[in-house]
Amino acid sequence: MEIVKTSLSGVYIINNFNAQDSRGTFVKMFNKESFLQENLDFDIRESYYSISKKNVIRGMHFQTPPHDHEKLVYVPQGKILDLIVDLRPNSKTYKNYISVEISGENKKSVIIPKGLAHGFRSLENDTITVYNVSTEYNPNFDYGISYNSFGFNWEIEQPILSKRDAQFISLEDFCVKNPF
Ligand SMILES: Cc1cn([C@H]2C[C@H](O)[C@@H](COP(=O)(O)OP(=O)(O)O[C@H]3O[C@H](C)C(=O)[C@H](O)[C@H]3O)O2)c(=O)[nH]c1=O
Repeated sequence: MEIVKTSLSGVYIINNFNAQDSRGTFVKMFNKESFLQENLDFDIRESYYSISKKNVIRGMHFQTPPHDHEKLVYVPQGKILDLIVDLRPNSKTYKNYISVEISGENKKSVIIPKGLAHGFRSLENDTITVYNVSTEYNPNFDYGISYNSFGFNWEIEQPILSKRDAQFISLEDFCVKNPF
């Protein structure tokens, strides 16, 4: 497992151990000791997954304090363009974002600390995205910002969005009363 820093503090891309043989493929997605060696003290409180058609955009989601959480995200099947936006006012990269392709083929995952919004565009049908999170779901603290409000070009005219995701406020409007 190789844990690689990104330009957003606390966000890492993980090149996961994987092995192929005559039966198929084995991939390890989490190892506590490897994470601790990078000062990543990540404990899973919930895990869930979504299955997306091609050109779905989910996001940009986060939970606010005191129910904010870290996320470990990966894609056992299919491919996503994953986006992470820094919502931390005290961060040097406040309001910046990064994108990374995560797929069943590249077997990468991404670890996202508290205070960042997460979303993705699915690039293939039947894309499975797995989320492991460090606090439990609390609908009263589950928020989002609009996917097209932080300067990224998703290169798609009409993505498939949930009604909720389509109605999120902009990054700028969110930052007026930023709870992080
Ligand atoms: C997370 C969660 C959701 N729900 C309900 C709420 C909705 O009625 C339904 C689907 O939830 P949502 O539309 O938030 O799912 P996604 O849009 O796929 O959100 C996911 O994808 C984006 C990119 C993320 O980063 C979120 O963390 C992750 O939850 O399940 C629950 O009942 N329990 C839960 O723990």
